[in-house]
Amino acid sequence: MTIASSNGSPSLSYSSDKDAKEHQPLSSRPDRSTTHGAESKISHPSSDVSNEALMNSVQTMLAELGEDPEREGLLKTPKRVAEAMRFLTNGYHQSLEDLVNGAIFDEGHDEMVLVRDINLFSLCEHHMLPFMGKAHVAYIPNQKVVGLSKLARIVEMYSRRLQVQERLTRQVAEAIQEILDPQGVAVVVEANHMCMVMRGVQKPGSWTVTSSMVGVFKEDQKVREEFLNLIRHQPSFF
Ligand SMILES: Nc1nc2c(ncn2[C@@H]2O[C@H](COP(=O)(O)OP(=O)(O)OP(=O)(O)O)[C@@H](O)[C@H]2O)c(=O)[nH]1
Ligand SMILES: [Zn+2]
Repeated sequence: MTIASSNGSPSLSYSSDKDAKEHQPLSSRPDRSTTHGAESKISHPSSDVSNEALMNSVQTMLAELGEDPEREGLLKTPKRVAEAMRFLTNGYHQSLEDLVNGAIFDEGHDEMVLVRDINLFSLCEHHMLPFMGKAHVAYIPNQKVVGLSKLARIVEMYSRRLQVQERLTRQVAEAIQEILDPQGVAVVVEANHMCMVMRGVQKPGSWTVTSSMVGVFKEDQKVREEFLNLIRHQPSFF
C-alpha cells in the first residue's frame, strides 16, 4: 500500500448542512467537459485567445454594478479579471495525455495507492463563484502505476473549469480508469461552496462530500472501508 499526502450504497454524495436540501446529481449527459477525447481536441490554448471581449464584458459589468470603470482603482480591473478567469479555467486547454507525460510505470504493484488531501479550487458553473476543498484519490493497480504528482495534476485539470462537484469527482475517477485500467479507483472530494456561504442560503460551515467508486472499490465493501478509514486517519507527522 502507498499513501501520499498532498498539501496540495458505494457512492456517497451529501452535504454536512442539514438545512441544505439534498441535490440530485445533475445530468450526466456527455458534453465537452466529460469526454476526454473531446477535451484533447480543444485546440485554442489560452495564450492565443484574445482577452478583449472578456475585458469588455468585465467593464460592462462594472458599469452595470454602478461603478465607474474609469476611476483609477478600476482601470486595470478588466485586464486583471480576464487574466484571472483564464487562469481559473485553464483546465479546458489541457489534455490527459500531455498531463500524464508518459509517467506510467510497470511496477507489478497491486496494493492500494492513495494520495490524500489534494487541495483544489474550482468555480461552480451556476454562479461562477469558488468552491474549494480537498480531494482524496486512490486506486488499486493492475501492475501499472502512475507518477504520484499526476494524480494531483488530474485533480487540478478538472478543477480549473466551471464545474459541479459531482462531475469533478467523477471525471477524476474516469481519467485514472482511462490511463491505468486499474482494478479500481476511489475519489472523494470535500468542498465548501461560496455560493452557499456568501449569498443564497448563506450557510458558512457547510461542506459537501462527493465520491466516485469504480471497480473493486464499488464491488468490495472491505476495500472501500479500507480507503474510507485511510482518508480519516490523522497522519502522525503533522
Ligand atoms: N449538485 C450541485 N449543486 C451545486 C453545485 N454548486 C452549486 N450548486 C447548486 O446549484 C443550484 C442552483 O439553483 P438555482 O435555484 O438554479 O439557483 P439559485 O436561485 O441561485 O439557488 P440558491 O443557491 O438556492 O439561491 C443551487 O442549489 C446551488 O447550491 C455543485 O457542485 N453540485
Ligand atoms: Zn454556485
